[in-house]
Amino acid sequence: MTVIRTDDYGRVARERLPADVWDFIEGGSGDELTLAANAAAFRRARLRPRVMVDVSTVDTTRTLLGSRLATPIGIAPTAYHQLVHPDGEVATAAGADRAGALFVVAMFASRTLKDIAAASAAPLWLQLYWLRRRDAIADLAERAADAGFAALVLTADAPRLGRRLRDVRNGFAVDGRVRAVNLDAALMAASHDRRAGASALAAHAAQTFDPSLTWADLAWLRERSALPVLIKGILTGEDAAAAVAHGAAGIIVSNHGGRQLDGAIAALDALPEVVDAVAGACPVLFDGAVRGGRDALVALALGADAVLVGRPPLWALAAGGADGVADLLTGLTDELAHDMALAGRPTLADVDRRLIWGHS
Ligand SMILES: Cc1cc2nc3c(=O)[nH]c(=O)nc-3n(C[C@H](O)[C@H](O)[C@H](O)COP(=O)(O)O)c2cc1C
Ligand SMILES: O=C(O)C(=O)c1ccccc1
Repeated sequence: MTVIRTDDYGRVARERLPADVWDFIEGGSGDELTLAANAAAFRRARLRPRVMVDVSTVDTTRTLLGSRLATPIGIAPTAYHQLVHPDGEVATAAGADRAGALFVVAMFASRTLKDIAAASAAPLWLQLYWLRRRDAIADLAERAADAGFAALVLTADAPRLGRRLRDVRNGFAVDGRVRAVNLDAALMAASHDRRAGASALAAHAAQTFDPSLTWADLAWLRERSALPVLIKGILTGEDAAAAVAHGAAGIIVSNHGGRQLDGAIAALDALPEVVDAVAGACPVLFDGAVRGGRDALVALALGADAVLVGRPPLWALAAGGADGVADLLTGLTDELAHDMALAGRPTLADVDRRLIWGHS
């Protein structure tokens, strides 16, 4: 199979991975309505290209929270990269580094923050879930700062895990050899216990995630870490305004790749109202069904400062390790630059709502 676009990595990965791991990655919650809506929203978007613009050079560089990136396309946090490649997040980081891309490392990463940081000179951020064990969060935030991570991302859309029926049917549990090594063993005990007709991840999350998280807790985290804190999982203007009011350093518009509330609106449909509510007060990032340069262009035009891809880096990691991840990200960035040229938008500053038909 010749890999020429993002979905090709998915086909290779599907052939290589155990069926239950593939289902864990691909699956959404419930009837997968939101998973489908994320992709459908991009398929509906139509562009208004401008002509007679000098596009002999196209610039995709972007500065985010003070860090300069070669591309506005980064990697969303996803747990347990060793499920798909023995080098796990270290290879992902090396791939992101080669592409000059942001990598948001998951709290449930399977390699240590130190080893991941050693593999990349590009910016790394650390994603956190709100755990009942508050000391584990504070400890991890401190180790992230020590390892040179540039920001924290608090995932706000997971007071409990969505009901992912594929995982329930498969009785899915993460292989015991793949561990969330940045969390202590007591916290992770029982997280690998396989039970027919149940998702071990959902059972573990029910025990360890703290569903009482509110805006007041953001202050607690901000007091304990000097790192900027972004909030991931925002889908409304109301919550975007609240995030800004409570000192969030950024917002990630996301429905968790259709894995949390099934029936939630497509992430792309939520983007304009969030951008309007934020009104430039902080960066707005986006994730959900970005699969090509055109998708990135559409989200950037609707006001995202950067976009993240979740499943594609896992496919690319499974298919080709660090090289696969680097090729995925440079390929997506090349597609973005190509479409910027054809749309008559040579810089990201030229990419605005007027590019999207019906939004101008
Ligand atoms: C296998 C998998 C694991 C994920 N793990 C996490 C996680 O640990 N923390 C988190 O905030 N989001 C997690 N997500 C959600 C992603 O960060 C992101 O929101 C989503 O995948 C973006 O959609 P996309 O896959 O369509 O690009 C995960 C998603 C997948 C597919
Ligand atoms: O967040 C997720 O989507 C996810 O699958 C997960 C589940 C448990 C722990 C970490 C991530």
